[in-house]
Amino acid sequence: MEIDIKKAGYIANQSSIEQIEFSMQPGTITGLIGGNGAGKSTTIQSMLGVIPYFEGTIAIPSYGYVPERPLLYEHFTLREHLQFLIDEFKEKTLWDKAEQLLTLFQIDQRLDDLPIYFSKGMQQKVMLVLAFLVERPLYILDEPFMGLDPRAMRELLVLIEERKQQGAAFLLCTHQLEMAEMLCDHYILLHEGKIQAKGSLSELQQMIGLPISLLDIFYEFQGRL
Ligand SMILES: Nc1ncnc2c1ncn2[C@@H]1O[C@H](COP(=O)(O)OP(=O)(O)OP(=O)(O)O)[C@@H](O)[C@H]1O
Repeated sequence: MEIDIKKAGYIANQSSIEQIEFSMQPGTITGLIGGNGAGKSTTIQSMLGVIPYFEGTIAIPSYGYVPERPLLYEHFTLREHLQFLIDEFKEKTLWDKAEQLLTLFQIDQRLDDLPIYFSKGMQQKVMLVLAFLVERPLYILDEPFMGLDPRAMRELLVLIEERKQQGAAFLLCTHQLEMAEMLCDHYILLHEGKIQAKGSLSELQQMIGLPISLLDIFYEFQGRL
């Protein structure tokens, strides 16, 4: 899974990000880290193929995606959201899988309600159920913990670990650096649309010359600017 973004942006010929190159391996979690406006979402949008201006190559398999903000159909119930996805795959077992995930995230009693009227955390749970319904080689998670209660957070961590053990790769974009440090095998640190540093925690610590946390590494890099 190779990402090689030469230039990408929202306006023709104006790049928000440049020279973002990294690869992801099966069974590993890559953390995409950076301050507001650093280019994390633009990187993800480039990978999804929806950025208006793009130069480079993206080689990724089919993926599950949790967007930064829940994307829901206004007039679709939770059941209809799931049915829409299940119809695409024509796998009978997917409804059983959906029931398991709905129960896991405690939204199994809301199948006939409209998710646009759900609470923020419940909408996030809907996005997670949709993203994890089909087993994929890659999951792209943009701020997946946003709004989740502690129980749902724990269930999501277990789910990520299970899929990782089965060989899935993850790209995890988050500002929760303690969580990222607990989960990720590698990190891409972005600043002003470019890669500032990349590597494992110990590689980043070696760059700084101190055995410090990911949060402190982030501050160190910010301080050097
Ligand atoms: N829809 C858009 N139209 C034009 N420019 C945009 C748009 N979205 C983002 N940008 C610009 O692209 C740059 C990178 O933004 P991006 O959303 O990728 O940052 P981010 O790292 O995801 O930030 P955050 O942590 O705040 O979500 C910023 O300069 C921003 O102003």
